[in-house]
Amino acid sequence: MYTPVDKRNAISIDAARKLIVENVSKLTLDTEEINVSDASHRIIAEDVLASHDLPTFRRSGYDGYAMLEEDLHDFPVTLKVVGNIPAGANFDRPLVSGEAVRIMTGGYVPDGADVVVMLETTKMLDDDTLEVSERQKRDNITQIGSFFKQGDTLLAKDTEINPGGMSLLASFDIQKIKVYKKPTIGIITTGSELLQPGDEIVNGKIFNSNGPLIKGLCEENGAEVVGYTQIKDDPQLLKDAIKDLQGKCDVIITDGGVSVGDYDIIADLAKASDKLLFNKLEMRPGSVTTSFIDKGIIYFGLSGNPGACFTGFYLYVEYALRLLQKQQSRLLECQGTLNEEYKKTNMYDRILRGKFKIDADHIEIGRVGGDASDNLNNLQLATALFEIPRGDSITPKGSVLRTWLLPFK
Ligand SMILES: Nc1nc2c(c(=O)[nH]1)N[C@H]1C(S)=C(S)[C@@H](COP(=O)(O)OP(=O)(O)OC[C@H]3O[C@@H](n4cnc5c(N)ncnc54)[C@H](O)[C@@H]3O)O[C@H]1N2
Ligand code: MOO
Repeated sequence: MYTPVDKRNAISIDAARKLIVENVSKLTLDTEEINVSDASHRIIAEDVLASHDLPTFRRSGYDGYAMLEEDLHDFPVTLKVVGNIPAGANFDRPLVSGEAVRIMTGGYVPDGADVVVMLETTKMLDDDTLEVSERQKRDNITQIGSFFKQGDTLLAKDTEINPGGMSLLASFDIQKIKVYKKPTIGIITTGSELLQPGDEIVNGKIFNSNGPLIKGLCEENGAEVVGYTQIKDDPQLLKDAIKDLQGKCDVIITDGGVSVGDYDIIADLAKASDKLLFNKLEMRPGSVTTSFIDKGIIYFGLSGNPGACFTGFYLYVEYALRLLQKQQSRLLECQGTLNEEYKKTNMYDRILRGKFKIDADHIEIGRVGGDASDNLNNLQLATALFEIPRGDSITPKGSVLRTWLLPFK
């Protein structure tokens, strides 16, 4: 018979997250080179520098005429139109005093020209004679290197690249980029009560809902799930499943079997690990959420109760996965105003799954679905988590509570 780890030291949410920061920040991911076109939301592993100035030529900001500033006095001024520069065209000689050239937005401003006059403030007197009636406030020319100088940092190491960054790289014709490899994840869901998809429903058995939840959340957070297994409550099966994942995973997540039952062996593994981060939290649900680091692999033991599994993932696994990728958590921590009284009290801080609404000057939060940790009726609907502080008093409507707005919801 399994003997549970006798004493667990419960720590606060913040203390647990601090331990994650201290220990996960030391770990690094390998790098790889990929096409920029595949790089959305990947993390850049080196500074990317400008290979040249941008723009590379002086560009017109408007449709109009390019000319010499020195000609613009004693209005109206007449100038000879000596050419047309549509977007993409070159002009092979410098412009001289008395000349103007028709130019399009983004067009190449010829040498010698130092102002572009907007089309609206000009008039053609005949086929090649232009009349300009007023001075422009600005030169309307985008100068060489005014966006980036050669050697400027385009994207700094550890930046999460987004379509804006991809467009920036495209503007320098950078096609390949060095990024961190995606964190590799192994997921093991445990429980002799778990059916396989398609099985018949029988008393005592349930379908595995946490597996898809954890897998989806890992993928949402830039990780690659390289192992996904469901096993019965059997210490040997769990040991074998973990061994199988050890060579190929940065993070191993088990689900279920972390409390004090006869088969709860994650606690044992945690105790024998290089660094136990926590195996008891001052929060509900998910008080038994466990995390440890062993031989460079981060382990999480999430609770089997779906609500606890959901909460544990967002508060700890998401945090660690983002840190491993040198990024901040995507959960937005803020203060929410409770929209109705909450009566239950608890010796630990209680994290409720809820919904938020942004009002003019505050964020309103309220419950959605059930609050029991085995109730999964709100996992789709919840857009926020919020904290009911521990203690004996009920939490009145209007209380301002610590809230986390959930990403991708
Ligand atoms: N004597 C005690 N019993 C329990 C304690 C305790 O302190 N002393 N803690 C309770 C709390 S709180 C929680 S949370 C759970 C944690 O349980 P485990 O994480 O060890 O998970 P299991 O016992 O394996 O399962 C709990 C519950 O979740 C269901 N489950 C498991 N896996 C899945 C899955 N993949 N998909 C959907 N549902 C799943 C399972 O059937 C159980 O109903 O322990 C309490 N007990
Ligand atoms: O800590 Mo358990 O997750 O409350 O149900």
